[in-house]
Formats: sequence, structure tokens, C-alpha cells
Amino acid sequence: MTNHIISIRDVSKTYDNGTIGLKHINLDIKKGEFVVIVGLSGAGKSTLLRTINRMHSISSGDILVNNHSIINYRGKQLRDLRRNIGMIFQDFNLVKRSTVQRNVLSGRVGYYSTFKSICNLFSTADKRKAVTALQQVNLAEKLYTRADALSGGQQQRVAIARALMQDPKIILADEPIASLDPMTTTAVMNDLKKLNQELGITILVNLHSVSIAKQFADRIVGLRAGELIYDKPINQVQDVDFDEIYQSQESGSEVQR
Ligand SMILES: Nc1ncnc2c1ncn2[C@@H]1O[C@H](COP(=O)(O)OP(=O)(O)OP(=O)(O)O)[C@@H](O)[C@H]1O
Repeated sequence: MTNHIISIRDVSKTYDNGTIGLKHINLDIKKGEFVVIVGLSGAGKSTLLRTINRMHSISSGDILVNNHSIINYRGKQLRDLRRNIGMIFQDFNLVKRSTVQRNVLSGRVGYYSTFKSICNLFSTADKRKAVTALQQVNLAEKLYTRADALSGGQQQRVAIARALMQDPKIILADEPIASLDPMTTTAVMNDLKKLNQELGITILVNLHSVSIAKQFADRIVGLRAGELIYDKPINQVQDVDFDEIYQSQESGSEVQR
């Protein structure tokens, strides 16, 4: 037994079309850490996050969550794994024509039978829980607003509240600020940091921006062309470290500093 909530052991992933997503990745994440994964577009950041909740399968290696290998999980084990892991996406993934309340409650469907969730038969306790989750991201007053009437930053915070409904032990955020302006970027990152510090949720965030990574991370992991080439606690991070991560992989993508 270790105190690692996530252990990634010699994980490689080749997509069906032959593209290499990850190469021999080893990474241990401790409970309560706030880890930012940086790298150019195509470095493998999304692939890595999505292997942890099994949205993507891996080609070789092993992934342990709470000391249990998850790579062969099926049925209830897989549902329980996904219930414990909240996922935040770049484009929020809200049902735009539904209210904020409905969207947030949908984070709870993993706890309901299909029939009850289809019929929106949510309990009073869960409706209260939705208000609490929205309070945690300072959006309680938007309960009955339609999601498409909110700003991008507010929509992302609704997505965070929806993830909180799962009582997640881990939140995986895949480029959560890529569609946001600088002001709302800070609000969303502050929300994630607060949930990490106050609720002890382990958080892994994929980002392009090194400066935001340095502002919020406990630890920064760098990927390049599917390989892990950097892993340091924030107090050891130096600007020069990023030169290697952001050397062009072929693509010559822009680097945001
Ligand atoms: N479904 C897929 N099928 C085939 N190749 C894929 C698939 N998804 C990603 N890839 C490839 O795997 C590699 C890693 O992509 P990934 O999306 O993980 O990178 P990323 O660092 O998250 O990039 P971005 O910041 O652009 O999202 C890239 O070469 C990408 O083209």
C-alpha cells in the first residue's frame, strides 16, 4: 500500500491509427496534490488524463487508483471509478438549454437508477446539495438561469459544481481555461484551488500556459511527444526548465508564457 491516489506505471498508448499518444509514462500522484500537466498541443496531455478514468484504454503498463489496478474494470467497478473522478472539459459540456440546477443535478446521476434520472426525480437532499455546490463556486444566485445565458467562465464554474455533486476524490480538468479570458481564467483556477485546499480533492489540470501553471500548481509535469520529460515540485521550477518541454515537436506550435 502507498499513499498514492494515482499511480501510472510504464503506460504507453498507441491509437488504432498508429499514432503514439503516450510512451512509457511513470507518474505517482499523492492524495491532495494539485498537479498541472503542461506541454505543446499534441504532447499527450489529454490522452494521459483520459486514461485515468478509462475514457481511453492503454496499450501497455498499469494504472492504479487507490492502490487498485483499474485497467480491466468493467460494469460496477468502472461506474464507481468514474463516480469518484470528476471531469472538467474545455468546452464545459453543459446542456445549454437546461437550467443551471438541472445541469448541476445531472452530476448526481451516477447515484440514481436510469429511470429516476431520466425522469429528473432528484431528492430534496440532492437539490440542497446542488445549492451548496453552486455556493462553492459563488454561483448560487444562478440556480434557475439557463446555462446558455451565462458567460463562459460561469459555465465552467457550473461544470465544476456538477463535478462536485459526485463527491469526487479526484478532479481531472482538461484545458479548463482554454476558452476563457484572463479574468475568468483566474476565477476558474481559484475555484479549483479552493476545492483542492478546502475539500482535499486531488486535482490534475492540463494547461498550455506555463505562467498559470506556476501560479496554481504544487507540482508541474511536462510532456513532449508522448514522453514525460519533466516532473518537479513548484519550489524547484525555473523558467529555463520549460525550454525542453516547449521545443518544437515538429509542429512549431505557439508557446504561451
Ligand atoms: N482519438 C485519437 N485517434 C488518433 N490519434 C489521436 C486521438 N486523440 C489524440 N490523438 C493523437 O495523440 C497525440 C496526443 O494527443 P493529445 O490530445 O493527448 O495531446 P494534448 O497534449 O492534449 O494536445 P492538445 O493540447 O491539443 O489537446 C497527438 O498526436 C494526437 O493527434
